Amino acid sequence: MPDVVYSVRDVVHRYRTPSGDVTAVQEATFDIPADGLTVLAGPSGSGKSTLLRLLGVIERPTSGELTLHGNDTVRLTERARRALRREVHLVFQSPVDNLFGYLNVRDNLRAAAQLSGAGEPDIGMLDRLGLPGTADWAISALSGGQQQRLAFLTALAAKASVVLADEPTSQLDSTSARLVIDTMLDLVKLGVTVVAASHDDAVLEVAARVYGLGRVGRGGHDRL
Ligand SMILES: Nc1ncnc2c1ncn2[C@@H]1O[C@H](COP(=O)(O)OP(=O)(O)OP(=O)(O)O)[C@@H](O)[C@H]1O
Repeated sequence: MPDVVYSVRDVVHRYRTPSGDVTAVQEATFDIPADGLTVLAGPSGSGKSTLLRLLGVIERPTSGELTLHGNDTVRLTERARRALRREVHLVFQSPVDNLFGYLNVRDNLRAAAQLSGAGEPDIGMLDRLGLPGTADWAISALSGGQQQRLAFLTALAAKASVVLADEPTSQLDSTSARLVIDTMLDLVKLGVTVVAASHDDAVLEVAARVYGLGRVGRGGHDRL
């Protein structure tokens, strides 16, 4: 039985808006084990991004239980939540949002390591994980797929144990998306827990498990 990284029980998340509360996540219950790629799938507005923010210890659920490596993220102090957040690395859908465009490839790895308090990064990972010979390249010299690949490698530089990716292939053509998918699987092999919100069939095909979120209605998600 693989280790449970996240345990999510009856999690509800509501946003307060001037026109009333919006339920973004309705009674979500699932576990995320350490092994294999986990995908959160569902139509626009079904709460995927909100769930990623809850898993990323960025927001607290309105109610329910959510543990990360056994730590109760709902009741922890803000200080303890900040410490836990260091274990998690976020990858957004637009490659330019994931990298410092004014730094070269090597310095992006260094910056990720410094920001998370990790030691000097292993630049050799570029050669081993699909970006050989690019250490001195400007970010603008990489293709979109290569930039997104580097975004995942910055998680290794930061020594994150969990990577949460929001639609990581949605702005890429199928060839570039393949680079990103291979990199997510490389990270999984290296023991990193990777959770992606995605409705890309190519991502769904390689997932070890898919949690489907339906539209949130009065009865909750269609299925989860
Ligand atoms: N900050 C916010 N304030 C108010 N409502 C929000 C906020 N963020 C999201 N919502 C609402 O919560 C619901 C779920 O949104 P969320 O972005 O989590 O879904 P999603 O599945 O990621 O959608 P998409 O694929 O379009 O990004 C939607 O109805 C959305 O309008």
